[in-house]
Amino acid sequence: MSTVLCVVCPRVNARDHSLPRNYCTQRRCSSNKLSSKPSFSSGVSAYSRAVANLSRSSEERVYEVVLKQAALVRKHRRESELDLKKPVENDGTTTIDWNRLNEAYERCREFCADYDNTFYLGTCTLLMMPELRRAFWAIIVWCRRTDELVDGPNAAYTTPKDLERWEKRLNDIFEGRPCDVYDVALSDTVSKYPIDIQPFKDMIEGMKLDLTKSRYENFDELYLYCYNVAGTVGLMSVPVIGIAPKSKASIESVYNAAIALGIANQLTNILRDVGEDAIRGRIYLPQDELAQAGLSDDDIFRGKVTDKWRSFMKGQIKRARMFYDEAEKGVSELNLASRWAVWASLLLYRQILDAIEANDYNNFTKRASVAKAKKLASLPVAYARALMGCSKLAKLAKLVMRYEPDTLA
Ligand SMILES: CC(C)=CCC/C(C)=C/CC/C(C)=C/CC/C(C)=C/[C@@H]1[C@@H](COP(=O)(O)OP(=O)(O)O)[C@]1(C)CC/C=C(\C)CC/C=C(\C)CCC=C(C)C
Ligand SMILES: [Mn+2]
Repeated sequence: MSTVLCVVCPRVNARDHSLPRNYCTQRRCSSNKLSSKPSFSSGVSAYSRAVANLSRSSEERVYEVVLKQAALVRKHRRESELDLKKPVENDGTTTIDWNRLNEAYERCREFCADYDNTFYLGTCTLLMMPELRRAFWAIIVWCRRTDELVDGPNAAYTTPKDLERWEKRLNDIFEGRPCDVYDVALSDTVSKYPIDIQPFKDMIEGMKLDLTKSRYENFDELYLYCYNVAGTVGLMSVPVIGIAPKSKASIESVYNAAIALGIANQLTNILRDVGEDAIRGRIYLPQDELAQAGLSDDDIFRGKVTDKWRSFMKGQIKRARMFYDEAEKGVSELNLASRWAVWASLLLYRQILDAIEANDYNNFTKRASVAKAKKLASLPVAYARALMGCSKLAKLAKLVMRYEPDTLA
């Protein structure tokens, strides 16, 4: 059987890549042109829409969101072109309280700085232009607050009703009725950039899953969860970053790559945190793949690294890397000014997979982490990749990253 590689999606034939099944759906052809999609919208009853929803793969459902976001970006581009020709004068009826807005963004920056994990603050603050970094602070804060509802200290008291309220509040943010100072910043951000509300709603949906679901039957289910809690971050980010004016890629392919980066990050999180999650009774790894590998939930709760576990983990890491590879294709299509930050985050996060390997796949009791020196060494590499795309320098940079002083000594 020959390998058919889809340009926007590297998940290929199961036999060639030891994946549970072929995730590339018919709608994506190998020429990077997107074939027409089945329509579930006009003239279809709510019932048949619900049935259709059930029969669609997670990937198809996610792709609908990509199409919606791409349409919004196109509309925004058309409107900006018109604005260029005929600037709209401020008629004096709109008053913006700049002090309040600056204060709101500053509070978002502080929130990010106070938060335990300064990774995203670092990447966005150090490597991005001031206007963009403000937008990212606002988005990061909203994502973190959403995650806190199901993962924070009061998570045990969070009910689906609370998440519904959170969603209502999200609608208010998009309609220009912010509730608190952090919402003010996000409300401003979403009014400036062509960001659709759907990814935010989808993230809330993902957090709902964490309240109700602790097992994933197969990769299709896990894919949807990863899209919800992390792929959505890619959809929120690209409208702020922007696509390079010279890019020839379709908007959809860039958004697919952005989703892939979120999914790769989340798969990495899941593989790193197997032990911690098991303590909380959560197993994100696909049940059918565990069974195929001769493993059960009990093996995970026991937490013993066996050859079966190593071999299972190798497959999982391989798949996560494929998502990083898919994401890489999109980075060079982004506006140059933000590529460094995106490359940095991609390279830094991907190294956690190397750390799991270096721990001999013990992700039960050892937390995989990347040494500070290695993190710092990634920054010039990311810079080179941002400037050079896939050139010889990038290959050299890759070699430098593999350089392990200990093994050479
Ligand atoms: C074309 C192309 C490749 C474009 C790049 C688009 C882009 C910048 C994508 C960003 C992808 C990204 C960084 C996703 C974050 C994924 C993630 C780790 C999500 C976490 C979810 C829940 O996980 P969990 O509970 O298991 O983890 P914790 O232990 O709690 O950490 C999240 C926690 C959701 C919350 C997400 C954030 C706080 C991160 C938000 C980050 C941004 C908006 C900035 C991203 C931008 C750059 C440049 C890195
Ligand atoms: Mn969390």
